[in-house]
Amino acid sequence: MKSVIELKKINKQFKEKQVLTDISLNIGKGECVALLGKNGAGKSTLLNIILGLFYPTTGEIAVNETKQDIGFLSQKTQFPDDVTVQEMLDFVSSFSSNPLDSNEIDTVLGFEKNKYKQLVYTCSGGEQRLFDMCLAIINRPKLLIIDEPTSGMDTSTRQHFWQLVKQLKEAGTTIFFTTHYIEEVDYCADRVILLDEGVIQADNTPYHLRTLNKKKVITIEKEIYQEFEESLSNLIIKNQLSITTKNDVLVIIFKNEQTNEVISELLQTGIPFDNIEITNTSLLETIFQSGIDKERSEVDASTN
Ligand SMILES: Nc1ncnc2c1ncn2[C@@H]1O[C@H](COP(=O)(O)OP(=O)(O)OP(=O)(O)O)[C@@H](O)[C@H]1O
Repeated sequence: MKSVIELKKINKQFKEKQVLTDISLNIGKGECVALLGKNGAGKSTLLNIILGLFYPTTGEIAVNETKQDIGFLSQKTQFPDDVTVQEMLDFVSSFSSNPLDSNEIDTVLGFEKNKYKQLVYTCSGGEQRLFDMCLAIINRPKLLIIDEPTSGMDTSTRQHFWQLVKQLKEAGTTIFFTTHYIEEVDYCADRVILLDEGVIQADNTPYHLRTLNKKKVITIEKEIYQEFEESLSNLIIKNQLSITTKNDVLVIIFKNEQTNEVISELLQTGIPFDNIEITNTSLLETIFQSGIDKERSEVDASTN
């Protein structure tokens, strides 16, 4: 497969801070690759380096598409406050030799006719995000780089958005994206790259990543736990299980290999199984959880 992006031993420092360390990766033509990592892992920095917006401190980059064939949706959507939707579309289209036509734009945006006369900044956050995506693909890019594309979109806009990405993928577009939503990886990524503190920790299919670091999570209401505290404490200490409390529930986490032993001992405590929940977790879920927590704290901050 011909490589569209080739990175060799990319390092990036901001002053003394090492943000990316020895990043080497290839993205092939037509691949759809998700880049995941906790806040501050270096995802946007890596995208900016690929786009030529930041220089790496050391390392080699090759992007085998011309600038005209690259589309980019940045993490933050920002528009001037005196431009209408139509004016912005006309302006951005004027840089392309074969821009999307008005029917194609209608399909991407799903806006009513009146919306085109509206000032862009007065559109809702989700509409602006979708509009920003429309501008990113107006030149029919062969390589599309999108950074947390669906933040601020409601569920139906998000579904519409990924349907659009799926169509672009089917048409052969190479796509590299970051996200904090696990279902978005499942929806269209062929490959997932996990970045942790600027280092690639895994680069594999979503299915394979779900098998890494598999754990079981038992959630028990505190009241029930208190009733069976003695036998549950013995079980936890004996098997060296990790335990945390969250609101009104107690969460016990253990390795997948311990499942049979822990469950059979749990049965012996006499705890009613209809009062507890047992779920699976993996490295992929752990990474996503940090993203979800970030989004929650942003929502909390904006509503306080
Ligand atoms: N221009 C800059 N100058 C100095 N430090 C920077 C700059 N850009 C990014 N950083 C730092 O680099 C680190 C990685 O930031 P980056 O934005 O790449 O992370 P991220 O993985 O995209 O995070 P998030 O998921 O929160 O968007 C952070 O510690 C950030 O503060």
